[in-house]
Amino acid sequence: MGKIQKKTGKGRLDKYYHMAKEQGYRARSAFKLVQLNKKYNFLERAKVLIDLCAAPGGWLQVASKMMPVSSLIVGVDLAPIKPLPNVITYVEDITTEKCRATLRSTLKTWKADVVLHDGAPNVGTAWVQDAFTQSELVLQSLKLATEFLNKGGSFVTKVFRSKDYNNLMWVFQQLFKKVEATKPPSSRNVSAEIFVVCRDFLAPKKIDPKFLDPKHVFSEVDTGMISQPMDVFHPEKHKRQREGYEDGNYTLHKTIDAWEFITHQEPIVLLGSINKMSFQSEESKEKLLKSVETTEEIKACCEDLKVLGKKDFKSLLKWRLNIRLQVGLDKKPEPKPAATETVEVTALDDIEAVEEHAAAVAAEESRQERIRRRQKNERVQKNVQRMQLGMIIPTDIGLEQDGPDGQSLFSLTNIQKAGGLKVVRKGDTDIDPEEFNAEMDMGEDIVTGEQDTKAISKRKSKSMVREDIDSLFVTDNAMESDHDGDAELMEELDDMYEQYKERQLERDAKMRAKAKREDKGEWKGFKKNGSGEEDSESEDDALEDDVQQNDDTSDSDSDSDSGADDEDGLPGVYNKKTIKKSSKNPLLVGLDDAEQAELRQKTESGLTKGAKMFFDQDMFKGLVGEDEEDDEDEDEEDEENADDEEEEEEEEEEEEEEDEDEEEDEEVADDVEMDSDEEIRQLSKNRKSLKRKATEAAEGDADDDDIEMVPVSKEFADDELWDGESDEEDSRKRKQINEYSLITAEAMTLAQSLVNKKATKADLIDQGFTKQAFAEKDGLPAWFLEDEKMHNVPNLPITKEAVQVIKDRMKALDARPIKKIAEAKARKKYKAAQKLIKLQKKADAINDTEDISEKQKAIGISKLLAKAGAKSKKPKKEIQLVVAKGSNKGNKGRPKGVKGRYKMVDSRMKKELRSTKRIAKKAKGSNRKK
Ligand SMILES: C[S@@+](CC[C@H](N)C(=O)[O-])C[C@H]1O[C@@H](n2cnc3c(N)ncnc32)[C@H](O)[C@@H]1O
Repeated sequence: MGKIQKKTGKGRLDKYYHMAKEQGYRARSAFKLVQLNKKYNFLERAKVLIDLCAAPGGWLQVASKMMPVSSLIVGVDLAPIKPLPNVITYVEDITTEKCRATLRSTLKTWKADVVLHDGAPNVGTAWVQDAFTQSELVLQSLKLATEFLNKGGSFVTKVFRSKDYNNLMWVFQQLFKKVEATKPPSSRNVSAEIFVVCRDFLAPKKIDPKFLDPKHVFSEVDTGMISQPMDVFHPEKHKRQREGYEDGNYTLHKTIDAWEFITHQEPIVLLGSINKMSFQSEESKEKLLKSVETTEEIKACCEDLKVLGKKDFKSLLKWRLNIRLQVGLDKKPEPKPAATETVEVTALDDIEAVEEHAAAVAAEESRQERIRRRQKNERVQKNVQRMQLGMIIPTDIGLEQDGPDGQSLFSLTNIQKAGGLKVVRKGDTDIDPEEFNAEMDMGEDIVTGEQDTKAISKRKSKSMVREDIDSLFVTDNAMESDHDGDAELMEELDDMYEQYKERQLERDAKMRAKAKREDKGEWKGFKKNGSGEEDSESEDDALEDDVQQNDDTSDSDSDSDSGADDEDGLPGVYNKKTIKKSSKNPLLVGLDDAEQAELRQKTESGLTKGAKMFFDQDMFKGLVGEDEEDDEDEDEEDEENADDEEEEEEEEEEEEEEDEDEEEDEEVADDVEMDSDEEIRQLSKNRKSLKRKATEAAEGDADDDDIEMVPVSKEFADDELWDGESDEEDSRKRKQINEYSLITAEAMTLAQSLVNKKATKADLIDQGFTKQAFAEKDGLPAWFLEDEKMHNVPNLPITKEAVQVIKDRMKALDARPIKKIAEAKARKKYKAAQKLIKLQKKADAINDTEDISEKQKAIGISKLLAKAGAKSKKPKKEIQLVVAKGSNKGNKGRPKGVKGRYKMVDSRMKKELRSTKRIAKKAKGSNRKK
């Protein structure tokens, strides 16, 4: 069991299997312990636990999760158990003395509070030697429990419902105060296993060895009776490795003569209990091997019955029936007068003939009815299963499940009682099928859980259409024999086949539901009042429903109009009758007057709620409203000015920098104006027209849908429609458009085509709707969106002219001095002007002095000018260049013998200076010579 087995059996991959996978349990059986502990709480208080037959470790996982942190948990199994935190595991056979000794050495003087046993005999490699049965294993584990358990401790064991069961229970009761047998919900109903929880160990000083001796406890078992034959049509039981061989089945390999099978009255039971059929007897050789019915395939099937599938068993049973007919064990049935076929009518008079015909028609009708009912049942069953798993949304049910009568098969209107509604909403797996059926008022069987499958299918199979099943089994006349035994056999086969089909159906439904859930995201259940945050699909439906409701209440004429549609019974359309009926239904809550009024209420934006809902659709996202450009440009200018002033202050302090600026051009180039005003206007127009279109569309639709619309008010315009991005993002974009929109050749091409009337606004808007325009971005990873932004952009056309314009603009930009230089120059000009004004004033003052002569005035003013000029031509303080070599190399302080301003330079600099001077001198000399 410790080995990993492929989960291929029918119904293996059930709810608990998936839950175990989800929750990281190694085996679905973990849930059995979870459920047992939930009922009896033996783990929470335990400090020491021994798990006998613990592989792969599901129970150990549960124990370490539930028990106090520093507990001692020991697991033993024949198969190795992958290490688990805080768990000690051993590979031992629990029936051996070595195992006992190992446990003793691990526990030392300690005693266990809980001993668990979930053992099933291994039928792996050494199955022939495997002499221990399940019951013996239980007794063995009990033996260990009695040795290691504390007084008052608990022993939890799995037993099988066999004739040993009562004996085991009796033994348990002798050793424990409380003994209870229970079957946790996670234990399959088809499995004969049951769990016995023995609490309050009495810890008697001396235990009668007979209590723990299998020979005494199971004294009757040795009869070798096969208590539970294998059910060949039952997939769970077919997996014998899992549950172990049936108790009492010591003869693990059994061969019978094929003739025995032919003559046996319970062929299915027989097939389940044997391994092989031989053809040794005289009868077999004479009657079977010589018969044409005994094909090679049949012989091969007889070789090893344990490997056969359902189809093979069916062919074996068919072969048996045919042989029985051949050898005269069964009689060929007299052909029944078929109702629809030509019958001897000579003896019938006219009335009889009519009656006969009527009966035939009635039979045919009832057959059709049965087929319909079966299909209906299957669909209901599928839905209930999906519902139980919480994988279905109400709208799905409404839309998909239209029955043949046009009425929604799983219409919620069928749930007339609040109780039924509760049950459905709960989606509980513990749902009682009977109760649920009653609530559903479907009048038919609904299989709601694995537990009920068998019982219900049995009932159901009675109403099944035999023809279908027969065609799957044997269509031969021989099989239609009304021979009592055969009829029973067929009935049994029918039942089994039905069970099989249901299980398959259930599994398929689960898989489909799972796939659907993965697609959609999980359904969160029914919403109160049908409102709230349903997913978009259901919201749409709700809306549809609402509109329909509005129609109902507000427009009586439309009722009669749409009545025709209703009678058509179109699938997926809510018909009026259904809606009216639904008013009594707790699930289908209609809009009351208050809600309708609320829908009509105007929102702040001036739209009604209905209209607002309409505008909330994706198609209106990204639409820009009226262009109410903020004064960002101005703000920006202000900002820049402020910055400039700051800079100015700083730079005024740096007189030397100003001097350098003198060498720069005097002219300050004007800023190249971005021709963006026109573009903004254009954009604004575009947005207006888009908005107008949207509003018109909305109004048009509103007329159609009877949604009250009001014209879009001015205030509404931008805020309501521009809902794609945040305000910040929005303003950033607008700023970008203002500043840079016409710097690309594409933008220029667009602008030119507009200006030159080569394209209209409408053309541009149309071109704007590319495949990228409505690309859904939700849920996409950021890196992908980045990538898309860079590479998946539409290729806009460009013209040569546009490219030229952009190039010219770039050249102009290049020619422009940089901002700082321009500013410094401007400052210089300003300062010079200020100086001039000051001088002017001083000169005026001299001029206005009356006491002095004109000559003196002139001398005074010229002195003033000379002073001002001398001040501006103040010689620069010389900076001494000190070469960083010799003693000055690496010197960080003032070099020795240097006074005043100095600058450390590289020796090369001085050389270069000298050479420049030399060159200049040479040039002077040569000029003089000329
Ligand atoms: C149903 S599994 C136990 C599953 C386990 N409770 C869990 O939750 O993972 C039964 C185990 O009993 C073990 N087993 C059978 N006979 C055994 C024996 N004589 N000694 C020890 N383990 C045995 C098998 O190896 C098998 O792993």
